[in-house]
Amino acid sequence: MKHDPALSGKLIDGKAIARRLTDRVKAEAEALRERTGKIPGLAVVLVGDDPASEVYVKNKAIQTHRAGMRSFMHMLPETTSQDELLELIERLNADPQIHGILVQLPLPRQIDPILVTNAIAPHKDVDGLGEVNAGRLSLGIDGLVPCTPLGCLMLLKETLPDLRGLHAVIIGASNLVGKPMAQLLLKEGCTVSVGHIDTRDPRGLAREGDILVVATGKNGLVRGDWVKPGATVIDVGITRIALPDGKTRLVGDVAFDEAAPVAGHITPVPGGVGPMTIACLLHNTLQAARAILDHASPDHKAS
Ligand SMILES: Nc1nc(=O)c2c([nH]1)NC[C@@H]1CN(c3ccc(C(=O)N[C@@H](CCC(=O)O)C(=O)O)cc3)C=[N+]21
Repeated sequence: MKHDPALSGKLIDGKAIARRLTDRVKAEAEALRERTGKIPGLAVVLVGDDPASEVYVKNKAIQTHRAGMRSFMHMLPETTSQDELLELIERLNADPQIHGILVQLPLPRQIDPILVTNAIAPHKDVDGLGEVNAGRLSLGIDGLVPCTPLGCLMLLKETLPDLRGLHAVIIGASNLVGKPMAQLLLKEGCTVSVGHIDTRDPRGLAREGDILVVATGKNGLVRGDWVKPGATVIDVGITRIALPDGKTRLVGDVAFDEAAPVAGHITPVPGGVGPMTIACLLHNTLQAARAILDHASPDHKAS
């Protein structure tokens, strides 16, 4: 159905939009290198093996190099202790070759994710999940913005001429996506509603959305009758499912075949939000590197 010509004008091509952003980041990283002689460096830390994280890691390494940046991978065993992880983060905070640090979530149960995200130096927190950057976002102050909601916002801006006054409904209230997405859309002038696991009538709420952003991790949750006719639908979900023939396929939180005919515009999975998340990570790494290298404040000089 994704290749149905009737849908071609509706599909939001995250892959193409991500490629354009990555090309811009690459050009700006080159300019930064000419000014300072330094190459932006991103450290990625993966503890244990989560299937969604593996897709991310694979694509991220490729794209980081495409953008002319350095990538430093740290793959730690499932049994890593919290202290060992905190020690690694301290080393990365102090390493002048590294401008961005990302610790993949979820973490094994012996590790407190809040403690870990807050251990990352705020100016290297390219995931924007620490208290400082989350606080800045909620106060409307410039900072590092979480990659997935930032990517969703860019897709919405490419699709809609003006977000002001639109009702944006977000299904999912996570710290990683739903909450920062709400902050970003508020800043754009949307009327924002956030539905979550205890919401009484999520379908009724979703149907109100001129914009519908879905980030629940429950594949196929949003059916065709959850979508307001003409709405712009952003599907953040990404679940790998096994097919009868033994192959696997990535699917979103939205039942695409039902929702696409109703929606005005819709993101596919794969090829929608996923590639934008990676492009925004590179964008954030460039922002972090610039802040450190171009206008090194006393706060940044240690690195
Ligand atoms: N601290 C943290 N921040 C994250 O943003 C984060 C995380 N942890 N943990 C894991 C999830 C997962 N995630 C993905 C990002 C891109 C693709 C992606 O590139 N998707 C392609 C996949 C294409 C394919 O390989 O088939 C697509 O949708 O087109 C997938 C998954 C970020 N996450």
